[in-house]
Parts: sequence; structure tokens; C-alpha cells
Amino acid sequence: MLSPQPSNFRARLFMDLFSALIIPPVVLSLVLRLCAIRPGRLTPLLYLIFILGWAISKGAYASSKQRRLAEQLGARPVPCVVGKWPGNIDILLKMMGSFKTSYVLDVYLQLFEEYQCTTLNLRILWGDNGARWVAIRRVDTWSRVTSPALQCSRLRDCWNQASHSVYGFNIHFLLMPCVSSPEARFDHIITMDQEHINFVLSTGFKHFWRGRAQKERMETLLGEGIFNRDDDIWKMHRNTARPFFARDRFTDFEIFEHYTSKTLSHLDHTAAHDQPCEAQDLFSRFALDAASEFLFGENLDTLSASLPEPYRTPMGPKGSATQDTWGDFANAFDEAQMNVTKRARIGYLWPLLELFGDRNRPHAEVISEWLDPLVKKALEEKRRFSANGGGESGHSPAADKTFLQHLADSTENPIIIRDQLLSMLLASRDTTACVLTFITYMMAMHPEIATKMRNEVLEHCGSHTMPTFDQIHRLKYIRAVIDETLRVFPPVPLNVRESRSMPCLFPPSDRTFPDSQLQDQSKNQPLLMPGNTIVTFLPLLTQRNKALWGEDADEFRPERWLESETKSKCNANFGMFLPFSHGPRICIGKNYAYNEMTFFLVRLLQRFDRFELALDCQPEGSLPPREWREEGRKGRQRFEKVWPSAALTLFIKGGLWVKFHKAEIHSH
Ligand code: HEM
Repeated sequence: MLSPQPSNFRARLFMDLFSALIIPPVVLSLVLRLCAIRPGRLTPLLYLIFILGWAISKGAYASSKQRRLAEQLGARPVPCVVGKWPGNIDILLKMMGSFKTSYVLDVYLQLFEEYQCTTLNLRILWGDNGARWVAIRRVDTWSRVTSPALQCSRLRDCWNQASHSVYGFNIHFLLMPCVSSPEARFDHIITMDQEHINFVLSTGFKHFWRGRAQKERMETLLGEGIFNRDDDIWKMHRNTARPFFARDRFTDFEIFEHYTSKTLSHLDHTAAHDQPCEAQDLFSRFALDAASEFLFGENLDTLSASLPEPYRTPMGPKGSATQDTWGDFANAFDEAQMNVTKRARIGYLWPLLELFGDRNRPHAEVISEWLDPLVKKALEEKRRFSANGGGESGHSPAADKTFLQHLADSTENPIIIRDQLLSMLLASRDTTACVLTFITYMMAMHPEIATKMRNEVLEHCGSHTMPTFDQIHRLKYIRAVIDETLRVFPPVPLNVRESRSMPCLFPPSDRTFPDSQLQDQSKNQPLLMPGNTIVTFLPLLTQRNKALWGEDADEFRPERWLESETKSKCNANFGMFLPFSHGPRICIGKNYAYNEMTFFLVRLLQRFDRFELALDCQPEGSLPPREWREEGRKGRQRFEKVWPSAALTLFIKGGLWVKFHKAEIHSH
């Protein structure tokens, strides 16, 4: 049984800085002494230049090593961003500035367009080569169960040899900076290339894991949950969860009906008073309450707590910030996600900003206060039942058990259970709410689409009755709207993996930029993906790529999903449409989500027929900046009325205030 590893990011940072800022001066001072040179007043300058030169030459050495390796393998290195300042610091600063004001993921798109390629190496700040040694120590326990590849690697052997304690002090700490090799974590690859994304997620799955850097960022929030683990723990979570998402569990829509009806009664109320409602917040509550009942048999009952009020409720970290205990939970959940995103943007130096405290710790504590009672109850039930001679948890037969009870049967560790609960809530709340929010936004922007959807609902399901499984599966246009929303606004717009210790080869690029300067021969070459390297992939950009989707890729056009060409293209190129990911880690909740979203839309459209954006209610600072409309701007930013933004999932900044108008219902 694993106990959670405390996030040791400060020690890792210390070693990185030690390696970058202390070793070079020590070497220089030895050289100066040996040569009996006294630079006098120039000493500080000399040391500064030496530190910089050390970093640059390590980078140059790693580059040339990579080029040689690529040549040997008949590949080419991933093209590199070339900034004006050493370590591409200017690029980092520009990106950090742009993240605040630019359209979602536009920062990356601009780089791809500038370099005319779909996979790029950012190579910022010479990487964090010291990190892996500390990280190996920290993941030592993880790796016993999580990373067979790491276990048998050269790094691991070095580690074992070096792990002897001298006078109670681990010699490893002394060795780390001296032996770290410059190629480790030197690069950061970004890609919107459908071939490369498909390789990372599916065909080359074994070469990647979620990785150390991501675990470090997410440890306090997601801990031992499925999104933060690899190999054996991940498999254990997946095997426990999978049976709950089998197709035959969704034929009965009682749970969806219960929470849909609660949600719609809020909308009835606001419609009766001609008031707008904050749809993103409401849909998050709906998704959370339904998932908590489905998975844990417990209703978190967030739909009963107070809702955001127009013009009054301030902006929270993502959407609205309501001021009650549910609000505290939602804010903690959102704040922690925003902080994880910030850490990812800053890169391996993020602990510098959190030297005196892990900013996610207080949020994790608020979240635990909500989840711990559930965990405690499940474990107590299990113990009570075993004490009565009943075997595992107190609910038989096995088919009737909730996911939480199954989890409690598989482990006694409350932290693993709590972390997995949180992962499931995150997986089900923010994604489903995101799709329903953007569909509402699109129905408001394109009333003709809403009318078409409603007509289909009335034709197949009538205007009152609860739809059956068969009926909702006949709604082709609604499905097309959902898929188009998942394409244009994927709830997971970007994602991260790390290559394991051995380098591997990306297949040739997807030819999005056929006019690039490369020789024809190079275009067909694979690309070298270095070992221990972060790769950020960007499904939102792939799914809006004109080379794959045609000139109207930025437009919201559900009809494309009714054309047979689209489906056959997607079936032939899995990488071009990946809202639920692909390969061994494909979303477990895909069917649940399609059923839930379709069910909800049917019930919504039976009662409401017009959706009107209430932009005047959007909190200050949440509307798109004026420069998005400037001449020469590309993509959707020119016509977006709200501000799509990305943390771990996509959301609308400040939420989405909408007036829902009731349809006149004629009884038949
Ligand atoms: C529209 C709704 C949804 C979308 C777009 C979506 C998307 C995704 C994506 C992209 C991943 C891969 C994440 C990664 O590998 O880093 C994922 C994984 C996962 N999703 Fe979903 N999801 C949705 C709904 C749900 C729901 C409702 C549940 C459960 C109630 C769920 C449970 C999971 C789980 C447990 C994983 C982890 C799988 C693994 O790592 O093996 N998802 N989802």
C-alpha cells in the first residue's frame, strides 16, 4: 500500500538552482585559483558571464547530441523556437503576458504559424536538468509501482549505486548536480499535429507517462487519483471504475431526470421573473450532483445552495463566486486548478513563487472537508459489515454497490479513496458543464440551430415525457451539435505527457504546413522525441485546424457531422478529433457523458425555445478585450462574445449569463 508522497518541490528547486548557480562559480573559482588569476573589480561580471556561458554551452552540447542521435536514427530534431535573449527568456515573458489577454491557446498558434510547423520545441531557460535527480528520489516509491521503465533505466542504476548514506546524509544530494547530464528535461515540446498526438496517446503510449513535472504540480490537488498516476495505480483505478460505466448501466435515466428537473425548476423561476441565470454555474451543479449520486450514492446537493445573482455575484477564479459552503468548495476547486495552470505556464521554476507555502494546500484542505465524511462513511460501513461476518462492504449483491463502495473494498487507504473521488468529480463536473455551457452559448448565438434542435426533440420525444434510451439515440442533429461543440470547444483543450527515459520517434508531421522550407525528403522524416521531456498537446488547435477540417474550421456548423465524409475522415485519423482522448487512457465516462448531455438537452428544449445572452450581467473584466476584433486577427476571436479560457478544462471567464425563454407548450 502506498502512502502519498509529500510534494517535495522546494528541494527540487533548490537542487536545480544549486546546479545552475552554484556549481559554475565553484568551478570558475577553482580554475582562477589554479591559474592564480585575480580579476579584481571584474570578478562579479566574470562570474555572471561564466554562469550564463555554462548554461548556454550545456544547451549547445545537448542540441548537438540530439542532432547526432537524430541523424543516427534517420530522423530530425523537433524545430526549435529561437528567441532573442539567452534561454528564450523573451519568448517566456511574451507568452506570460499574452496568456492574460489573448484568445485561448492563441499564444501557441502564433508560434506554430511563425515557424510553419505543427510541432515545436520551446526550449525555455535551458530546462531543469538537476530536477530529475531529486525527482527520482521523490518518485522512488512511486516508481516501484508506477514506472517499470524508470526502474530498469540507466538513471535508475546510477541512482541505486549512489544511494548510500554517509553520516546520515544521503550522498545522492552531493552527487546530483555533478552527474546530471545536459539532455535531461532540456526541452519542452508543444504539438497540434494530429499524427504526433495520436502517437503520444495511442500508438506510442508505452513511451509516455503523465510524468514527474505534472505530478509535482498536481500532487496537492489530485494526489493518488487516476489523473495523477501511471502504471499499476492507474490500472487499479481504471479497473475499479470501468464496470461502472458499462453501457447497460445507463438505460435507466432516473438520476438524470431527478437532477435535470431540479435544474430546470431554477430556470423556470428565473424565466418567470424575466431574469438571467448563470448557466455555467448551474450546469456545474447539475453535473456534480448527478455524478455524486451515480458514483457514490450520495447527493452533494449543490443545486439546493444559493445561486449567483445577476449584477451582484462577483467573478470567482473561473466563473461566479457564490458565498456559501458550496461556494467555498467550488472556489477551492477552481482556485487550485488555476494555480496548477499557472505553475505549468511558469515552467520548472514555479516553486520560486511558492517558497513559503504551497498555494494549493489551503484549497486541498477545503476540498477534503467535503469529501472526508463520504470516505469515512464508506470505510465504516465496510468494517461494520465485515464485523457482522458479511465479507466486504455492506451492500450486496456486488452489482448494486456504488463506485465508492467498490473503491472501499479495494483499499483501506482513505487518501487513495478521497483522491480518486475528487478525480471523478473533476472529470464529470467540469467537462459536462463545459459542453452544456458552450451549447447554450451557441444556441444563443445561432437561434436557427436551437430551433432545429428543438424540432428534432419534439418530433422524436414529444414535448412533455421523459425520453427513453432508444429515443435519445435517434436524435442525430442533437448529437451533431454535441460533437461540433466538442470539436470547437473541447473541454480538455490542452494536455501534457512526459516521455519516459528513452528517446523515441514521432511519425512524420501531418503536413499542415506543406509550404515549409524543408526539403521534400525531410518532410517525410520522423522527429526525435528526446527522453524525459514534457510534451504539451493541444486538441483545441488540432480540431480547428483548417488543413484538417476545411476553410470553415472556425465556424460552428453541426451539419458537418451529418456528412459521411467527416465521420470517415475522423475514423481514418483518430488524432484529428480527440475530445475524449484516445488509446489506453481514453475517457471512461464518454457514454455516460453523451447520455447525460443529450438527456438534459431534450428536457431543456421541451421547455425552452429561446436563449438570449445577458452580456450586461457578465462581471467586470470577463468580456473579450477590444483588440480581439482588430483588423488582421484570425480565428474565432473576431466574433466571440464571451471569453473562453483554459485551466485544466475549458470554461467561460466570469461564467455565462443567459436569459432562458419558455416555449409555448401546446398539449396534444
Ligand atoms: C463531455 C464530457 C467529457 C469529456 C470531454 C471528457 C474528456 C476526457 C479526456 C480528454 C480524458 C483524458 C485525460 C487525460 O488522459 O489526461 C478523460 C479521462 C477520464 N475521464 Fe472523461 N470526459 C468527460 C466526461 C467524463 C465523465 C462524466 C466521467 C465520469 C463520471 C469521466 C471520467 C474520466 C476518467 C475517470 C478519466 C481518466 C481515464 C484514465 O486516465 O484512464 N469523464 N476524459
